[in-house]
This record gives sequence, structure tokens and C-alpha cells, in this order.
Amino acid sequence: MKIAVLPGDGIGPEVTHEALRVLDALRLPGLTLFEGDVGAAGYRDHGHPLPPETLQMAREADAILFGAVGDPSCDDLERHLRPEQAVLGLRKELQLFANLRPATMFSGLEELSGLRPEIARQIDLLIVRELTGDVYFGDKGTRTTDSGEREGWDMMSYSESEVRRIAHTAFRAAQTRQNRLTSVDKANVLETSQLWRDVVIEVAVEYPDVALEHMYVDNAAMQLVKAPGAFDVVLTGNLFGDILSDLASMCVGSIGLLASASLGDRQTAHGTFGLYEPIHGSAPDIAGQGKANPMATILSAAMMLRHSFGLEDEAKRIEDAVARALKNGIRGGDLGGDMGCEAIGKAVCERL
Ligand SMILES: NC(=O)c1ccc[n+]([C@@H]2O[C@H](COP(=O)([O-])OP(=O)(O)OC[C@H]3O[C@@H](n4cnc5c(N)ncnc54)[C@H](O)[C@@H]3O)[C@@H](O)[C@H]2O)c1
Ligand SMILES: CC(C)[C@H](C(=O)O)[C@@H](O)C(=O)O
Ligand SMILES: [Mg+2]
Repeated sequence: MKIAVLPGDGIGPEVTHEALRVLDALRLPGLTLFEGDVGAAGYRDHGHPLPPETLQMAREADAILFGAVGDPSCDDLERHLRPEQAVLGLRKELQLFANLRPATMFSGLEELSGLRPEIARQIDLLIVRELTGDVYFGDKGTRTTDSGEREGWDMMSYSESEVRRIAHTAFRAAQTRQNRLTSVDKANVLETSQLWRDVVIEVAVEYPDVALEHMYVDNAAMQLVKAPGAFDVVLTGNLFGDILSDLASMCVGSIGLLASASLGDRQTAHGTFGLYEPIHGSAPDIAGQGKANPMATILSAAMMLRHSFGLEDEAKRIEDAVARALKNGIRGGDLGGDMGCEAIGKAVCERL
């Protein structure tokens, strides 16, 4: 079981360290870790946010454990040299088109969610976000027009095959859950979304046991706050999924709790090759202070054991340990507590 560990920038190395502490505590036989530079760290030491040697390491691994990238000191660099290009490059190069972002309410956090506790208690949803298409990867650029005005553009597009494969992922996920799928788009305005909707309806024919509904993204944002318990699986595109997952994180209490798996078609000996990362970023405002909540990254490591290594029992053990830690009042600053990153990592280990 080869894991490429890419801690990245800001709080990335801090939270990754705690996820590795938890993996270490499980004493899994046959685990080999390789560490690589990405993001600003990659740019500083190798001249590129995704150095070729890091990409090669990622390709040769069975799974990637990713911290976060992003550094304000890189804001003036050309776009292809900015830290964020590392994670976009990995997703595209490795064809990790299916991004799973579960949001589940943890017992004890109902009062912290910002929603009414009786509403927050019902949250148990999975966002299935398309990850290698959309406006993220279309033609883009800036120019000065003939009239001397600056102009920027990002082309939004989806091909039928891109929508079809992520739709299958979402329908199959719904079959393992409550058999309900909400496809989120902006079909009242966007051509891309009209195609999205048509293809999802076609794919639905193969899943008669799954109840499909369609929702516009603006309404979906509102419904996630009003009645999040109504969602089971949410299928959406790259940009909408990015925004809705940050929103969902605050419904369960903090962005420091939401994990993710990014999967493609490549199989490993015991599962699917994937990249695992918290949904949050490098949090420059708290970086280097030991204040980050590592739970999202710890839960991402659990997803890695489940999806890439077929270790369901061990994944459940980690998830249970995090749930019990939260129930016992283990809280970082993001949840109104005062425990630091390392103390939270150790508290989870004690409960394994
Ligand atoms: N996958 C990634 O690597 C990824 C994801 C999102 C943002 N980014 C990058 O990260 C940088 C900062 O972006 P941002 O500020 O918009 O988003 P962010 O997610 O880094 O931070 C948003 C807010 O949430 C807080 N926060 C985030 N994670 C936390 C944690 N684990 N514990 C406690 N608090 C936490 C931060 O302190 C900040 O106040 C940018 O360069 C952005 O592009 C990277
Ligand atoms: C850093 C950025 C490119 C990334 C995204 O937009 O996908 C992040 O926000 C995420 O949610 O993983
Ligand atoms: Mg995001």
C-alpha cells in the first residue's frame, strides 16, 4: 500500500501530520509512505507548484494523501505557477473526475451548526462533485479589447461523456444510501446545465430504484440551510460543487470537519486509486499557529482506507474515534474550543 503524502502549504503540513499520526496508531502492515513537495513549497524548491517528480510519485502510488495548497505570497505569480495549480493539475492529470464530499452531523455539534439543532441533526448527505471539467478547465484568458478595455474569460462546458460518468457515480452512491439523488444545475440559464440535465435523465433509466429530482443551484444553496435533511446524494458540477460543499460544511459546524475523496477509474489491488484531502484550504490566517482542526484530514485518511485499500473496518474505526472525540467535547477553535491541532490528533488516537 503505497501512499504519496503531499502536505503542501499553510496548515496543510499541520493537519497532514495528525492524519499520519492516526494511520500510524492503526499499525497497518504493508503501508509505505513517500513525501513530495506541492504548492508554494513545490514552487520554491523546484520552480513549479506540481514538480514532475511529485507527479511521478503520485502516479506510482495507490493513493495520495493531500493537505492543502495556497500561499498569499504567490498571488502575483503567473497563473500556471500559483500553488492551487498543483491540486488542479493532479486532479486532471490523474483523471480524478469524481469528488465525494460527505457531510454528516456529529452528535454534540448540533448547537454549533448555525442551523436550528432539530434541523442540523438531520444532515447526512453526500455531495458528488464533477472534478475535471466545467469552467475550471475550459479555455480561459485575459486580453485587452480593441477599445482598450481589459477582459477576462473562462469557458464553461461539459461533454455528454463527462456528465454520464459522474452521473453513474452518483446513482451508484445513492443505491448504497437512501436511494435519493438531487441533481443540481442552472438549467434555466446555462446551455451546459441543460445538457447536464438531459444526460442525467437518460442515465436515470438504468437506476429505477433511485428517486431523481432536479434543483437549480441558487435554490439548492437555500434548501441546504433550510432543510438539509431532505438531501441524500447531491450531484453537481465542478464550480457549484465547490461552493455548495463549503456551505454544507458550516451546516455541520465547521469546514475543519469535511473530508473528500477524488476518484477515477484506475483500480488498485484492493480498491480505486484516489486523492484524499480536506475540503478546506491552507488557511493562511491561522497557519503556523497549531490552531487548525485536523479532523477533516483524519477523516480523509479514513476515506482513503475505505476506497483505495478496501479497509472498511479500519476506516470505520477512525470515523468512530472522531465522532467520540467530538461527543466528548474535543473542540478546536473552529468549533468554539481551545484545543490545538496536535492535541486533537492525539485525542482521536486515544479513542481508536
Ligand atoms: N484543496 C486545496 O488545497 C484548497 C482548498 C481551498 C482553498 N485553497 C487555497 O487556500 C488558500 C486560503 O483560502 P481561503 O481562505 O479562501 O479558504 P480556507 O479554507 O483556507 O480558509 C477559510 C477559513 O476557514 C478557516 N479554516 C479552514 N480550515 C480550517 C481548519 N482545518 N481548522 C480551523 N479553521 C479552518 C480558515 O482559518 C479561514 O478563516 C487560498 O490560496 C485558496 O486558493 C486550497
Ligand atoms: C483550491 C481550489 C482550486 C479548490 C477548488 O476550487 O476545487 C478548492 O477550493 C477545493 O474545494 O478543493
Ligand atoms: Mg473549495
